[in-house]
Amino acid sequence: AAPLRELVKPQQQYFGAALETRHLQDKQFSETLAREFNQLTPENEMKWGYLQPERGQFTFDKADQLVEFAQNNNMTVRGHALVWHIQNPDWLENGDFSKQEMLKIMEEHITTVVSHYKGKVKYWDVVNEALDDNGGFRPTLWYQALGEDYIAKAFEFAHKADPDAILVYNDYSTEGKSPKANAAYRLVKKLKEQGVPIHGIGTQAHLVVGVQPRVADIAANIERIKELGLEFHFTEVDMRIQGEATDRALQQQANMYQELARLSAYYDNVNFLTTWGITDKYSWIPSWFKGYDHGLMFDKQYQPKPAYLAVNEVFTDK
Ligand SMILES: OC[C@H]1CNC[C@@H](O)[C@@H]1O[C@@H]1O[C@H](CO)[C@@H](O[C@@H]2O[C@H](CO)[C@@H](O[C@@H]3O[C@H](CO)[C@@H](O)[C@H](O)[C@H]3O)[C@H](O)[C@H]2O)[C@H](O)[C@H]1O
Repeated sequence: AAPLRELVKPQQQYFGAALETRHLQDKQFSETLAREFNQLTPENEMKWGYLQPERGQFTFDKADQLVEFAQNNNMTVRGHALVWHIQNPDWLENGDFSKQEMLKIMEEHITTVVSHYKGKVKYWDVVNEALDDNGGFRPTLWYQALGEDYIAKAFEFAHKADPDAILVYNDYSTEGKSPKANAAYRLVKKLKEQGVPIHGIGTQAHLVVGVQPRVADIAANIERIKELGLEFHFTEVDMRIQGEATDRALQQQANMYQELARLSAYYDNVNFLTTWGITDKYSWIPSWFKGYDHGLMFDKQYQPKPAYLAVNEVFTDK
């Protein structure tokens, strides 16, 4: 099978992966990344806690290394994530700031970070996980300080700093049909109608083998987003298996990866298929979901799994 990135035209279809700089120390990791993927997402090192650990002090060294690797390997970078309620520094978490000051703090961070990466980071997860599982607004430090308006403001600040960047609202459990998926649809529809510079929606697709969403529901979601003139991205794909990675479980996993690949190949507003890591050797899954593992397309020895072959097949036949 030809490497994934050779099966598609650049800019038309992204096969991406999340990573940290420490992963690049592993030669097999960096070789597999550069051979197979044409896009990368910093798994942690572009988050607020890493970029602005102290107020007004920005540390770009780790994130710059990832951007440099991408440039050296002709890969597109997706920035993740400008505004989120997790992995924020203590000065921000515990600060007692007025509404005006919180808005200024958010503007300073977004303007500084997006300007620093202007022309180097083409896609940004501007706001991540603003909705709770019932579809209401998560009572984050941003929502409590600024109300719902913080979302529109974040997009406006990002667009002002880099008018060419493609700006996305990112969340999880919004793949198929659910109150949360409907709330995400209403949110981006409202932002679009308000003239806010938003260009797409990202759904993380951290799925569980055996309980995945119906493909028809994901397709219906993609189509209503397409009607809004917005892109639909699979941003953090992994499909965790409970217990042993049996042939049956690996085949079920391959079928679901293939379904997402087919949706990406079929819909022109779906051009991102990014996995949250490359190899099961390095994945957040085992430490967060006891008894689950094996969520990615390459096993712990960097051998392609049925999931990889199933995705490759879709774009080989295309
Ligand atoms: O949770 C999975 C996705 C869900 N969507 C948003 C996306 O951003 C999120 O990614 C995960 O986001 C998680 C935080 O919420 C990240 O987890 C953090 O990952 C960090 C870097 O590896 C960890 O920080 C390290 O912790 C070590 C021990 O505690 C320390 O020794 C290290 O110095 C410190 O860097 C944090 O504890 C750990 O909580 C995961 O790696 C990362 O995969």
